[in-house]
Amino acid sequence: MSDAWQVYKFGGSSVGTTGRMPKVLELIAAAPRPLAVVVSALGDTTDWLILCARSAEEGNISQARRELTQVRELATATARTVLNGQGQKGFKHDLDEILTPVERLLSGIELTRECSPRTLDSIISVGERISVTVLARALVERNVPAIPVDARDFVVTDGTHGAATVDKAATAEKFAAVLPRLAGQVPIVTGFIGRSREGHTTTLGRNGSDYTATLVAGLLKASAVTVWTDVLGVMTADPALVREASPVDRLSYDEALELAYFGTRMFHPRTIIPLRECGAALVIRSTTQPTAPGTRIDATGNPDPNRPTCVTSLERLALLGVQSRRTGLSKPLGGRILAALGEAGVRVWMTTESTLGQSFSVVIPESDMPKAKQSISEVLAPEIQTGDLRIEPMLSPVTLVTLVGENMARRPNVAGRFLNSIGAAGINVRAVAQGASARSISCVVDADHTALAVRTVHGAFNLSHTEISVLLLGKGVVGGSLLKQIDQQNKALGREHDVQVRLVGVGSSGGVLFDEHGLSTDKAVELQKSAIEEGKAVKDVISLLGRLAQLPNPVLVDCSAAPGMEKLYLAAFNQGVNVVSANKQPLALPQAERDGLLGQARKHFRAYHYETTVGAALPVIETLKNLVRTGDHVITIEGAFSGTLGYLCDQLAQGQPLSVAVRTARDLGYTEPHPRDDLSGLDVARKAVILARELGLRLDLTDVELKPFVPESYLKESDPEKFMQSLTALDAEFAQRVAASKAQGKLPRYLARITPGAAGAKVTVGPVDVETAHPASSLRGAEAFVAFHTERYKEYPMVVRGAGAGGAVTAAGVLADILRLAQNIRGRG
Ligand SMILES: NC(=O)C1=CN([C@@H]2O[C@H](COP(=O)(O)OP(=O)(O)OC[C@H]3O[C@@H](n4cnc5c(N)ncnc54)[C@H](OP(=O)(O)O)[C@@H]3O)[C@@H](O)[C@H]2O)C=CC1
Ligand SMILES: N[C@@H](CC=O)C(=O)O
Repeated sequence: MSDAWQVYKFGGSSVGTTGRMPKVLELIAAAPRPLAVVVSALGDTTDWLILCARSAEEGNISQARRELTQVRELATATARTVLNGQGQKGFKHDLDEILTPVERLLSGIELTRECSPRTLDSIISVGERISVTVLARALVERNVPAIPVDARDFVVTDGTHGAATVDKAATAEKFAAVLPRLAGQVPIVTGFIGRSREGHTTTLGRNGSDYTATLVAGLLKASAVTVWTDVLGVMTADPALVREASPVDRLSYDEALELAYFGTRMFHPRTIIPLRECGAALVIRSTTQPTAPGTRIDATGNPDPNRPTCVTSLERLALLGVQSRRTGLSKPLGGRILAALGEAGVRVWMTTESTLGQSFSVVIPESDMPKAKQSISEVLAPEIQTGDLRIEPMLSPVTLVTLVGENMARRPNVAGRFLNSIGAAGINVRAVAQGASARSISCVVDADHTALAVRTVHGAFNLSHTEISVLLLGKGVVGGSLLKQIDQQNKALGREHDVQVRLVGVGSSGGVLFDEHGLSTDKAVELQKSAIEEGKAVKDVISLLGRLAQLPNPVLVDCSAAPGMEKLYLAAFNQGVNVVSANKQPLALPQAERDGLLGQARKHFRAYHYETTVGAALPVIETLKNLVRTGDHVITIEGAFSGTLGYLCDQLAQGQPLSVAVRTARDLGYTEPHPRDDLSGLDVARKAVILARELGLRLDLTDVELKPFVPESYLKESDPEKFMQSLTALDAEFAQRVAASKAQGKLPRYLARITPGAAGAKVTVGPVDVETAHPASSLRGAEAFVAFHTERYKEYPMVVRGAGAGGAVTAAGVLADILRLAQNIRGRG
């Protein structure tokens, strides 16, 4: 066992709740030795002491006494839980000794109606003295050799009351005199307080007890300071914003400093700096879960070079910018602005300057906006009057979002990914800064986007899974299979790809059940049904888009065959929502409308993925896009694009009556909701138009030369059931047709052909009897095939072939489209 000192520090939350004190005693008793303990005041004692001083100052002495009674009562209640009768008596005596002078001070304040900073320090210092007294007594009762130590006996400070600065040399000298009486004991030291050279009690300001702990660690050459608190450690993000935030196991001193600057309230920079100097580690652990490892801050930090540590957010800020209208300013802007703000006492959280110094922005607390504007206007008055400089309208409230990581400078594209992920979430970045340390990168976003920005960055850097928030429309053959696949795959997606698909809404023609907290994929369908029955489903899907847009990586997934969905998609793109769709109709709209839709997606940087609209999950569209992008020249695209019609041809060839085959195809989930859309050839025509347009051809559905699979007269029936029944009248005719084809050594197929030409595209869709040598003759079941004849694939066309319809395959294609969103955000699969 090492003989290096350990320092434990217990904050107000650890010692303030009466039930927690026994845990503190246990931790101290079990701690390695030699050990020094630094404690804060019990619970809210310091706040109550400040209040009672203020009440006395206002002349309300009875209120002041009531507040002081709260202090006494908490101390007495705490003593009751950890001291025996004798101990409680002794403690009452100590407490009287500590609080009687306070009562006198309060009377004095009431008389003079003035509480000087020096008097206030004397009053609030009693909080730590009380906690040290009760803790030391309780430890001695448990045979732990503890000794109360008043830090005023060795912590020497200047006379800045409320935020005193420690004189390290004088402190070390005094401590040397105190040290011998600590031998073999566990010193229980008051945090937060010291004494000025003139002998007055002082306090060390925010996080003062942590500072005392690091000071004591330095004086004792301790190997570590453990701060016991009520959280599990430094979290990867504020858990109130990111549910999946988790404790960071290791941080370097420099990362911790960066976090302290950028918003963590867990430690102050001046706590870290002395530790970095003396090499002691800072460990943050939870008194409620003492076996959890917490966060260790030391010189090494996280040995994994690929892992940033945390995303922080500082809220209630304002962005103030000054713009020069002239080139070559005689006096640089930045220095003057910062000096003016410094003089006005305005804290500056971030600055950015344009490359040539023509504009300068600062991020300041929102509450300081008037002060900041006034001071800057004064210092820049001459140039503002001549019109050379202009103060831009201030932007508030804004939030400073910062990603911190020790190894950022050594990794490429951290800034790119940081900004890209925020941009991909549709968030406007107002300003960006990356410091010379390259240990952090910050950006300013509108306050409304705080949670979304923090969650997005958190996910994009693998600090948690990237969440994709899905609103699914359609829970039929494809939508239903999709829900099952999400349910089955989500665990593996999280484990192996750091991605989670979160279902936040399910809809059908009856309306949408929406819950931003997430719906369970196996219960969603039932819940949505009940919501419709109870009149709770939302009919107007557009009204939900704003809520969806606030969630991480929002995507509207259209697994319906409903017409008019383009309006919804446009609204989605406008509001920052991505679209994944198996619905062909919006892509087969008249050319200008279809182009408008894609243009809107591009304009808003939203994704619109629709791979499953041709050939279900077969990689048809992406393959064609790649041919086009790489400059190949397409001569013809030919194929059997319909799984249903492929299936019917195959079944007819095997002797099945048409009407039976159609019903089976529908039961197998191959057909459109109304099989008429397949048998009319419309579905194939839509697919042909979708592909032709990917080639850059301009055409509409009306340009397609279409011969339906069944006679026109059968296609008027709008009821799917009646339509299928009507087909029995065609059974004999189709059986004859097939027999005739076979007699010629051919097989019936339903094919499409797209041929670009100088005079425009020729697109034909219709039944064809194919020779056995034709690639379509070997198709079985719901197989589809698409052959690309191109300049590069002239001799042997590129062929994509496989199941072209069905719930499971199509849903898999839709899920793959959804997951592409995550790949784009994370820059990996
Ligand atoms: N099946 C397949 O093999 C393939 C299908 N597709 C396409 O996928 C889409 C879905 O097909 P599929 O699952 O077979 O069809 P289904 O008929 O099985 O399901 C359609 C679903 O959409 C819902 N719906 C209808 N209107 C709306 C609306 N206005 N808003 C929200 N939901 C609505 C229906 O609800 P309700 O029951 O209330 O009407 C139903 O849940 C179609 O566009 C199809 O072209 C693409 C490739 C392959
Ligand atoms: N009904 C369609 C489904 C896929 O797009 C087909 O049969 O091909």
